[in-house]
Amino acid sequence: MTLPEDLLVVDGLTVRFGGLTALRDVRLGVGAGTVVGVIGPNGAGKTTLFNVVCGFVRPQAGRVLWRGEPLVRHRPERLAGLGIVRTLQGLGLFAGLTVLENVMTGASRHARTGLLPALAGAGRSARDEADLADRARETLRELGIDDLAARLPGVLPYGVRKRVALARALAADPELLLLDEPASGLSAAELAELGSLIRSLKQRMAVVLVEHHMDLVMDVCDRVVVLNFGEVIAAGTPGDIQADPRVAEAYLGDPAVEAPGA
Ligand SMILES: Nc1ncnc2c1ncn2[C@@H]1O[C@H](COP(=O)(O)OP(=O)(O)OP(=O)(O)O)[C@@H](O)[C@H]1O
Repeated sequence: MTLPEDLLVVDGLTVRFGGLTALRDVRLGVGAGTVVGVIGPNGAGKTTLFNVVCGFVRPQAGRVLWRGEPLVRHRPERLAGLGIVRTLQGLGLFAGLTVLENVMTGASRHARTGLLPALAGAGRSARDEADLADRARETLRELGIDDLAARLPGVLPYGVRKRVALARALAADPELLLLDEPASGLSAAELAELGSLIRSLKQRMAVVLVEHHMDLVMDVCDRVVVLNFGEVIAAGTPGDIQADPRVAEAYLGDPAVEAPGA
């Protein structure tokens, strides 16, 4: 379901890879200050949906509207400038940059010169860099990892590196945050912290959460959309989804993945 005031509207998306239909006529809306979960068994089309929103994959049909305007031929590297930021399953941290510098690359959408040119010394503005560092430090503090600012990400445990990747996304101060499996590989304590953090983000941004960890999804999402074989088979509140027999049935074929309400 979509509403006129939705920030992001996915309208009738169809994506085919050769003979395989990865998404078929998918519709959903994301309102400001809401957390929308996108769930479904392996291969359901969740990552493809993110890839279309980000401009990595062009759909065969349908469109994506951002603040009421169609995103046409948009490119992933321009997304942050529009106010949309995505975290990747693979983290994508720069191994040669410190934690602080990695987070500064996220904050750089607010700087007059980009951070990477600035770090390379091209067009550097001392004030820009100081502003970026301040913003990055503030975000690291918010996530409780400011003491790691000078470390290289490679030496840190996986759960902490995930937090650095999240800090980099938050430092961009997006209006829409796309989270791709943020819970994978986290300990129970880290999961609980992630849940509180996502809930607290709603005051400043909308969130779309692709996640297999059902406790987290049901805990933090206002609405949940369920994909199966590229089609939306259910959408509603976490309670609606947990009680929907079509959803339980979809997960029966995928015992590797935790089912909602299991
Ligand atoms: N670039 C591609 N070329 C061909 N097929 C693809 C491509 N990307 C995805 N697919 C196929 O499209 C379908 C949907 O894949 P997608 O990765 O979007 O699913 P998913 O729901 O994210 O799965 P998972 O939970 O395993 O991450 C799958 O059958 C997948 O093999």
